Amino acid sequence: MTTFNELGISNPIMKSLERMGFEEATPIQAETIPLALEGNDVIGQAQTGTGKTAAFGIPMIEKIDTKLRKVQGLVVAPTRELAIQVAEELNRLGKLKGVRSLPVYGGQHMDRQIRSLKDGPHIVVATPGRLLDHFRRRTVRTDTVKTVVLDEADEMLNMGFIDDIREILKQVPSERQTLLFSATMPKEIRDIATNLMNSPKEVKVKAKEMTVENIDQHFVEIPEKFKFDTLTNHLDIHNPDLSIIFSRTKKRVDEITEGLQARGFRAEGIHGDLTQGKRMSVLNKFKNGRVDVLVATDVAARGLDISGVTHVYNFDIPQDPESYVHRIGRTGRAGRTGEAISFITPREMAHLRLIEKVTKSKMKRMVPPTNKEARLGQQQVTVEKILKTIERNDLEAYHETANELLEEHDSVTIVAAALKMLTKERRDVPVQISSVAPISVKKAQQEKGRSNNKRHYGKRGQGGGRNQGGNRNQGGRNRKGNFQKRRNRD
Ligand SMILES: Nc1ncnc2c1ncn2[C@@H]1O[C@H](COP(=O)(O)OP(=O)(O)OP(=O)(O)O)[C@@H](O)[C@H]1O
Ligand SMILES: [Mg+2]
Repeated sequence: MTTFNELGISNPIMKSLERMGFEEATPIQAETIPLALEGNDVIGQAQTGTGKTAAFGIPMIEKIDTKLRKVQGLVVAPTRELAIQVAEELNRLGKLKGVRSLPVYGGQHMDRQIRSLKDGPHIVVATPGRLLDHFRRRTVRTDTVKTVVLDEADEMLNMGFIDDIREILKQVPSERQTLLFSATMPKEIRDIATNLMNSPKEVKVKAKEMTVENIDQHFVEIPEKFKFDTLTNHLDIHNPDLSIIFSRTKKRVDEITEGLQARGFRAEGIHGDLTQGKRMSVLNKFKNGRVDVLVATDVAARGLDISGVTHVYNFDIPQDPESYVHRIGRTGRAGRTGEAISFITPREMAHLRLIEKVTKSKMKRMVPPTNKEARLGQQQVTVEKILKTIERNDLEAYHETANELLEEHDSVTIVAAALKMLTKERRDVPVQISSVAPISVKKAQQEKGRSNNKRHYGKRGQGGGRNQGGNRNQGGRNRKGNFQKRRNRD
């Protein structure tokens, strides 16, 4: 156990940490903060939800000279929502020192952004494309930048973003400090990263598995056409607080969302084709519980920290093991527990084994629940509500009416009626989701494992819009697809 005090953190930041309720440093924070404070370049790898934001945020904020109202730190993140979230966390950490961070991303009005930049933020948190736009317009000046952070570094160094990242680093003074963080760092990507840095120190928090231990991982083997009914049965039985359903394509995200709404769930979808305003409003509704089920492409897989997500469903199994790690990592954060349930069609079983091998984790088989189990599951939710009400022990005012009812009907009938009234009505409307081809694993890939398979990455970068949920089997492997991916994502 390491206290923040032992890490040599200054007073104002210590006070902010106290306000935020951080009592001790997480392992990645304990290991990387001192190295970064000494001025080293750092590659930091630790599981999802273990506090990497503060691990790079604290040393970056320590280095800021608040008297200088110029950009001194840049954080680059792969999605707009993540840029906003990271800027919020940095603002909390830097508040008492007076360090201000500004998120800057595509889809936001340029004029308004330029005005905010004129206010002189110390740190700019940006998506790559928009940051380069500001470099070109000279609305973000790079000459005073001392620290550059690549959050979700492996994602951004994938082919789709690498040119932007190289360009960003080229424009920042070479004596800068560069910090790279992610929960996953495949060797090929780490090699690229090392070339962009100055003798980086590598910190990899030791863990048996790439995934977090406190996430219970399950899979359900299920033909494509039964996935949707299985999903709603699951939701009825498990009754998650908040859940995220990941699907492979934008079209399927829309269809699943509509289907869930038709069956009475408070669901909304998020993917790269929505306007920025819509993306933000969906996410905000989900954060404050007005939406319980978020249906998403991989655009929501990386970095998002939403408390109360108890279940992650892979409606479609992801192509990459890394993507699996990040998707399920939206639950089980900061020491909490979570459930991950992946739907696998029979032809995708080999792919499941590959994911297990790479992530060194095991998914337990789960039998698809029947409609009857789902019905009973829903009633169980009501039973729990009733039991809680009994526990509160304040039912005196209802006794007289209850006794009158009992004189006319037997108790089972009365309780059954109450259960019926209080239980969410199952709406068994038929829902059709258009099918996609199963993900196939090339034999060679299975045999070699993923660890030394370079081709995989070459292919990934050229695919059309992975994080938009584009079907990669059909994704255009051309420069246009590549461009499409970048433009959509920043
Ligand atoms: N030392 C700490 N004590 C308590 N909570 C912490 C601490 N550090 C971070 N947290 C909280 O833990 C949560 C997860 O942190 P964060 O989002 O930085 O994780 P991450 O490692 O970046 O995950 P991901 O790989 O998914 O991006 C956040 O809500 C954060 O505020
Ligand atoms: Mg993170």
